[in-house]
Amino acid sequence: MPDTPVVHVAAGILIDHQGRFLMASRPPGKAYAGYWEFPGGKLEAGETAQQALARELVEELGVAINAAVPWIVQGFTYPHATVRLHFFRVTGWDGEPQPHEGQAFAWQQPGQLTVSPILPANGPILRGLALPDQLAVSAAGILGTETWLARLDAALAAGLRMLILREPGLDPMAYAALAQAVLTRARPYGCRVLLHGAPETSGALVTGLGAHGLHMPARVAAAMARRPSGFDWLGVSAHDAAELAAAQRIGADYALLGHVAATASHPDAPPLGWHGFADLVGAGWPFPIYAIGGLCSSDLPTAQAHGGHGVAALSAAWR
Ligand SMILES: Nc1nc2c([nH]c(=O)n2[C@H]2C[C@H](O)[C@@H](COP(=O)(O)OP(=O)(O)OP(=O)(O)O)O2)c(=O)[nH]1
Repeated sequence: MPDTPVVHVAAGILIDHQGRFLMASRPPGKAYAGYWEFPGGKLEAGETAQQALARELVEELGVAINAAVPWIVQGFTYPHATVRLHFFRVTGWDGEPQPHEGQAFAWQQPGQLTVSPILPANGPILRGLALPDQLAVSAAGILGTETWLARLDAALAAGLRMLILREPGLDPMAYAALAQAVLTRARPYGCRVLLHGAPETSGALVTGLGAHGLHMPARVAAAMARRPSGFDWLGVSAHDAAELAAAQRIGADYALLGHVAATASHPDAPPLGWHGFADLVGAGWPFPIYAIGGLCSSDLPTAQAHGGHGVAALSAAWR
């Protein structure tokens, strides 16, 4: 059977100052008319995805983009076409969006969608939008549990919304007790807590404590054929293209990619640098990718300019 040609599409997620994003209904006459999508359309010959995005947003909404970063790339096969969707997060534009093609508009809050149906390829996109642009990896083993818990309280009060509890130095009993303490602190703030490890060793604890998901080391994901069941959120660490491919194969919701800068936690391996990070991310993955390794919140714009969803911090999260 001949390969179906792939149609490349650029789509823009306009994000306003309240963190809401714009969805539009597909106009009558198009495939999936009435379904909700992100504004955009097919690349024309010779166009880059970013150029197509700029043109489509002028045509469909009458806005001129002035701040957009590449984000998720999602492949999908519809009955009418096989598409490769290049999503951008758009945070700056001139003009007020107008429905030039008779679309309906809806500004939506991440995780609280009020419109339906959504184009079938967009499910992972909406999940990705519900992930914060900064997350932290725990440091109880480095700082001592009491000190770290006090810093966690401060970080939660300052807005931390996602935490990976990675404590390789703790025995299972101590880890479970710490996880319980962390969840009790984090819940009132709506901060997601993902436990760390393999499904066989940490999965029962995730379920038992009602944690929000599991974050797996690269080697664990690499040995899996499919997504382990029972986890709302599933994350994977990755250091290269093969490990990102493993994250894709098992349907991970996000990946951490690093280390980007030199870091005390991995003194032997050379850092990727921002160019190495951008090269790996630029291959296009259907999940958000956080930059990790020697980074802090002030690195966020750089991470996003290089195709990252955000920044994951270890030491810097607890200063
Ligand atoms: N614009 C957009 N298209 C999406 C999204 N999700 C998704 O699966 N698609 C698919 C639907 C279509 O098969 C394809 C986009 O094609 P389109 O028909 O909207 O493109 P276009 O505006 O250039 O259309 P046309 O001029 O050829 O009618 O990508 C999305 O969020 N936004």
